[in-house]
Amino acid sequence: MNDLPSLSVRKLTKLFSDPDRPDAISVGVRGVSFDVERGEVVGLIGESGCGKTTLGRCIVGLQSADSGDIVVGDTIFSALRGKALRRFRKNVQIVFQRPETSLNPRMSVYTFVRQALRNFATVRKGEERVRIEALAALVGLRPDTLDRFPHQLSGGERQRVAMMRALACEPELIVLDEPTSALDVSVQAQVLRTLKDLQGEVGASFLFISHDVAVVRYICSRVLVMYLGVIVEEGPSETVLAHPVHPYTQALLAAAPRITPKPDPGLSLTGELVLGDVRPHECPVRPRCPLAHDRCHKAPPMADLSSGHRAACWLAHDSAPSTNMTTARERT
Ligand SMILES: Nc1ncnc2c1ncn2[C@@H]1O[C@H](COP(=O)(O)OP(=O)(O)OP(=O)(O)O)[C@@H](O)[C@H]1O
Repeated sequence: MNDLPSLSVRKLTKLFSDPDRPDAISVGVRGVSFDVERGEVVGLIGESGCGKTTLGRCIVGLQSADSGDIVVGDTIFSALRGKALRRFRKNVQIVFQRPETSLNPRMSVYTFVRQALRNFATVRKGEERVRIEALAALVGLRPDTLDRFPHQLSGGERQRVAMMRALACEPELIVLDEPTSALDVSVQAQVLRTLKDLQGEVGASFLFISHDVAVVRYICSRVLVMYLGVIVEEGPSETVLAHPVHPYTQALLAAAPRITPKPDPGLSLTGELVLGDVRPHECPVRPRCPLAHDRCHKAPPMADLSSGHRAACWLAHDSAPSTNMTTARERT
């Protein structure tokens, strides 16, 4: 059991069709597979609308997938009922971009977090106060914050409360969906530092959804790059973010804001993220890729490049030591 990944996502698909464009292929998540190992912090990046939130919501069970499996530890989500489903819900928590959507305006911080402890019976009643104070300290909240209500808290404090509640459930995995992007820059840095400190202190794995490459570089040891519902590149953060192989990742990084100007402006994609222009069996990036070639009409398999670095691009295959013959949408 302990050697199993915290999370395995297997061929997960969740599609939304556009009623205005019935002939276009649907948007959402298309056959995504990946693992998050125990204690690992994995980033999920990609342009707005590429399916990051849909994937996160399917993983925590807020959205039902059309097909595929979510496996947490040794438990397959699609097969759960009753007590097992309850255990799953305890084990997989989510922190949203806007914490006010999950806090209860009528509950003090203390009552709100205590509710999570009681829901999942993680500690005995007599130990609740000690546990809640310890959780407050863990996320960097002063003890007096526990008696306040959400409207009496700053945005950063609210986000820390949301993290506190997630941690109170002692989860296996926490999905953090753009947890700092609604905060002021200075508060963002403080909350990110707390998140980084938490990594060594709690056993949970994190799936960190973001469109901010700098944040992912700081927080995550591994990164998944998503485009139009498909993972197009994945690997250790320092490798993927310093030496991206897929033209989409290169363009995404070239477009990321930087403090110092780049000597080389890098690759850029043409047009906008539009699914209607993509045929189901071709490379999803082809219509916008400046390096597109005839062979891109067939979706490229993932190429294994080096220790966990993989890219779904024919160009990557030209330089890859070996070829994995499954496509990005079909990996198991
Ligand atoms: N409930 C829904 N009904 C119809 N379409 C949806 C629904 N939820 C998401 N979509 C569509 O699915 C696609 C992926 O959306 P999603 O929110 O997952 O992307 P995202 O990468 O998280 O974007 P952002 O960074 O802007 O949050 C988008 O085109 C979106 O419009």
